[in-house]
Amino acid sequence: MRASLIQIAVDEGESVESRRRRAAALVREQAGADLVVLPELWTTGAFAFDAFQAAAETLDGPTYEAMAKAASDAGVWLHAGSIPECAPEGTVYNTSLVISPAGDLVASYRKIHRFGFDRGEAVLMGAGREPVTVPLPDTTLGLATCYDLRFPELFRSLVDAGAEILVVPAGWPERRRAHWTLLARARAVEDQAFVLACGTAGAHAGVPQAGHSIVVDPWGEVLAEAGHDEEVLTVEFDPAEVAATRERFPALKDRVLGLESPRH
Ligand SMILES: NC(=O)CCC(=O)C(=O)O
Repeated sequence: MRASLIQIAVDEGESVESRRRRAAALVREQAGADLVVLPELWTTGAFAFDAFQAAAETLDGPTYEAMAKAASDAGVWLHAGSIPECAPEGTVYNTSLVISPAGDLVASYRKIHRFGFDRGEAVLMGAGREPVTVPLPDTTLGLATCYDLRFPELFRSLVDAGAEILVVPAGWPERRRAHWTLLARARAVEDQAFVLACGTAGAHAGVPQAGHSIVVDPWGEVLAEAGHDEEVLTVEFDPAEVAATRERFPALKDRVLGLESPRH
């Protein structure tokens, strides 16, 4: 499988429309890849809280339209990152879209763990409730978004549902870059799965972004890592390595579920 992670720059000086056009062009340039991934909230920026409401769109809105056309022109599976989704009842969610090479929306995932504690996304957006996996022709994707990376139980539920490639679009800040790399590797090792984690470059709302999109194999080895600036990170790997790793080192089979409560 050939995957391209588009670490697009999200800077305040550029309009949403301009970035959408650039993202579509970058997706088209990935013709020949099997899977293309964009980051979290790349239309507005993950920390541009003031922009979420105005930029919120429906699942069939302008970002889906532009990305569906780009995916079908390039003939790729596209994880189009996430958008501020305006749901029919008016709640805004941080929602990821997966689009087939025919341009169909095959899955959407509303971010479950909202970042910000008592501000930002945590108060402005609704929380998703449903983990989502996406079957591709030869493997299965498990979807998570940015702050979700800190919650291993979500990833275990994706693995239990058959996920072999954990795709994590993000808008991760530079000041916690060490956590990003560590957590991406931890999720890959403990779940014996590929992790494709695609962040943004640039700076918005006073928050410099980490970049450093990363692809980790089921043994925890880093297959590729981007730098700090806008970049397309391309990597080739064999999804069959997941089954081979789980067979060779069957730690997942040793899980003990339903533990009793700790004794005091
Ligand atoms: N957009 C996010 O979810 C940011 C997460 C983050 O900064 C962190 O977990 O640290």
